[in-house]
Amino acid sequence: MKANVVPIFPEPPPAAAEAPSRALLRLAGISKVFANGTVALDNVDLAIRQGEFLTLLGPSGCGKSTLLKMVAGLGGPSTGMIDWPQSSYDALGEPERLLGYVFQEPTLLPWCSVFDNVYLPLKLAGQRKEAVRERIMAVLAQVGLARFAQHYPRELSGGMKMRVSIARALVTNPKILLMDEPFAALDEITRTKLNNDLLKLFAKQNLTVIFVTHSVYESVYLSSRIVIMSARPGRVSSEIAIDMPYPRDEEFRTSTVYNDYCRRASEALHRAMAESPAEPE
Ligand SMILES: Nc1ncnc2c1ncn2[C@@H]1O[C@H](COP(=O)(O)OP(=O)(O)OP(=O)(O)O)[C@@H](O)[C@H]1O
Repeated sequence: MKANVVPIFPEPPPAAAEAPSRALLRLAGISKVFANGTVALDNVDLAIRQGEFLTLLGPSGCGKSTLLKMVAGLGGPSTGMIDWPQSSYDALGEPERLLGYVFQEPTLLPWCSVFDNVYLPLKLAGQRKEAVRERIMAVLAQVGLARFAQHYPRELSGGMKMRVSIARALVTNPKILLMDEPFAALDEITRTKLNNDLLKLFAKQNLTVIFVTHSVYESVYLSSRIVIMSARPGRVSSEIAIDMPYPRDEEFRTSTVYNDYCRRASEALHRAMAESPAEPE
């Protein structure tokens, strides 16, 4: 085996409900000051437990993307500590993160088929295509795109492209799936459908998700916990646990309890916005 070959990723255990509540990731006293003096994050404490669907909700500029990038190792904190209690560390002190990242744009390679786009992270990890063909087809089936494996991105709708992006993030069986406003650019019908399908994957694959959104409704529907942030500087303003079981469906979406949670989240967001000075012109 080549020294830099990443081993075949193990299958995740079934049944999200059985996942133990152990912290996968801890952020302690995290601050981030950019070179131009912008304080993007100020003294943020956050722990993410296995099996959680955690959503960061907050006004523009409260540091949601900065936080997500930091978790992904794209830029370190100015002060504070990021700890991966369940991961091994390499000789340079870098944790084994095992993350999947889904951005607002699907960021697919236009000259590659759906199959090859999903193969990309495995290819970069040194896997031969033939060895992972079944795995790629399985993950495409999970997002409902098995029939489209040989199609090219230009032949897909916006929702289908986002499904490819999710498949590409899931194909490595990440410990944490990071999703930065993945459905913001989609129409409401497609967004609702993808919300439902994401929840099915979440339950079936025992995922742990950190999700960023501006939508109160989306955050309540999806999350087991919402962290509401305020801006300038970015801080945790409050938290709401959505203490409702999965699977969730239209019955939950149209229930009084969902409406009550939406009202609470909306009020918490308004408080966070009141704490945030206006954005500079
Ligand atoms: N590379 C950078 N250099 C300087 N300032 C930055 C940089 N990246 C982000 N910022 C600033 O840090 C703050 C937080 O930005 P960030 O993009 O994390 O916020 P956000 O909550 O994700 O915003 P949005 O919801 O609009 O995407 C903002 O004031 C932003 O202008």
